[in-house]
Amino acid sequence: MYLGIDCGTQGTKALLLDENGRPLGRGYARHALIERENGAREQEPQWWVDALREAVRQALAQAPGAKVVALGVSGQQHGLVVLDENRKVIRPAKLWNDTETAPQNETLVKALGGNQGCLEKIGIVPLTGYTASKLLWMQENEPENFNRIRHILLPHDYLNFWLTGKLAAEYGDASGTAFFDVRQRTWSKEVLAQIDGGTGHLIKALPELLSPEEIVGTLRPEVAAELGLSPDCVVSSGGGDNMMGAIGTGNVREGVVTLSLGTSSTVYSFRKESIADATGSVASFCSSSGGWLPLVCTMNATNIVTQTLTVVGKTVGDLDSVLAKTLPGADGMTFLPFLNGERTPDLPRARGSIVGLSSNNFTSENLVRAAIEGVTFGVLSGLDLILAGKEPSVIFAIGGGARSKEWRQLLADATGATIQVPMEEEAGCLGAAMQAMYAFRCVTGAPMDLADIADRCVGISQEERQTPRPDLREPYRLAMETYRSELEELYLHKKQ
Ligand SMILES: Nc1ncnc2c1ncn2[C@@H]1O[C@H](COP(=O)(O)OP(=O)(O)O)[C@@H](O)[C@H]1O
Ligand SMILES: O=C(CO)[C@@H](O)[C@H](O)COP(=O)(O)O
Repeated sequence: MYLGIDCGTQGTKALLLDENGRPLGRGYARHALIERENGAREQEPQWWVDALREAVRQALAQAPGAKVVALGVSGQQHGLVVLDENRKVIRPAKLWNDTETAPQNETLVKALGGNQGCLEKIGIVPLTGYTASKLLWMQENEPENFNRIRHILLPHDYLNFWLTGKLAAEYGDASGTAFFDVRQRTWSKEVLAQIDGGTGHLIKALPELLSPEEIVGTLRPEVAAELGLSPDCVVSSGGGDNMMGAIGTGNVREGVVTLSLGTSSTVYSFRKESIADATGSVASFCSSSGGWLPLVCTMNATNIVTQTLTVVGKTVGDLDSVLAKTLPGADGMTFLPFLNGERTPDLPRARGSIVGLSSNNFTSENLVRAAIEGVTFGVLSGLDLILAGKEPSVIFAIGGGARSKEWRQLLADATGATIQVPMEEEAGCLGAAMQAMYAFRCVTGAPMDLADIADRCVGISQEERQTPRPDLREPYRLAMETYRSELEELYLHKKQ
């Protein structure tokens, strides 16, 4: 059996899987989040470990006697975990949605020769939220902590370290650091030298890079005993949560599109070759299955929807009925949901706006619909970029928001595509378990192609399939047009 673990922003999930991709047990534990008005978003890595323990305990309790031969870890991308000479965490991890480091990101991009210079040096344009600016922020704001850095890890690398005692990284998650050349798949000495002044301090702190068929190691005996697993259990390289979501939706071949509605919203589609986007909106990340995973991410997604529901005294359980009884365009109300800045478009210092209020449309229901539409229109702009304007016929929707039938219907109506969800809704966990299966088979001499593993393990739910209603395409096109013109007027125009 295989175990997939997914450390998201709001919590950690675990999924126990058999050889044929059937789920046998699952678990979940929430994380706290440190949020400050200056844009800081942080978590203690220890919280992820505690949540992993609990989620795995719950999953294993549902299948007593399960023999887990391999596990894989999926983690929120970009977070910075720094360890000292005793391999102890130095400070809380700054996360993917931390916008406090916007000035440091601007400094770095400028020093590297602007967007074009960055593309030439590392094949990607760093955006606020990527890991590099967090290191520069530490160097400028916490020099003592910065000098103590001996090891640099991403969230899933840290969990792998806790599990195995080994320091390692892999290409998919590393490609979101902005100190990694996404074409050559190597750490970038040039970017690191911009941060440490060329002392070599940071490059020495970076671990070895693994490819998907390699493993980090096996479980530390004390961790194995605590989790109720065998110390021979193999830990695969794992990856960023989007890379694992890609594997878990069979997005390991060209032509598949996955849209995730989690704390962030993301859209991505596997490619055999890397792409270069000089605007930085499309990130040419490496996938964790070989190849690349061009991705667009917006920072404001289900958290905005949940907060709006709370403000009007409703819960997630009310979301479907609110969407069903309101109309596309929320009667003219437009919500630009940049509550903690935004990554796409690149507006890390922005704050949100609600426009078009009138005495007729100002209702709690329209407010909720406008929040959902604002989040959706943001990610659909990303979809246009990923597919270069081509229209998809089918989209895989995953993440907590994809549980909502009416939100999926909205996606279908607005895009003209069929929205399908995988039979296993925790696609990040599934992808991590599938990658564990792949790596285990590689190291035990029974290799199997990841695409074949996907054919075996990724099913499509027939009940939760939403087909587009053609008569609603035009109202959504108009609402999206209003959203984009407000965005231009209120944010992008002012930026120039
Ligand atoms: N039925 C639902 N409809 C809409 N949103 C939902 C539903 N169930 C959960 N969510 C939202 O999904 C979010 C969690 O999504 P998830 O993908 O687990 O996030 P993360 O991986 O970032 O921790 C929460 O904000 C929650 O409100
Ligand atoms: O920064 C990105 C993608 O580049 C985010 O997608 C994070 O990886 C967080 O994921 P969720 O917690 O929303 O799953």
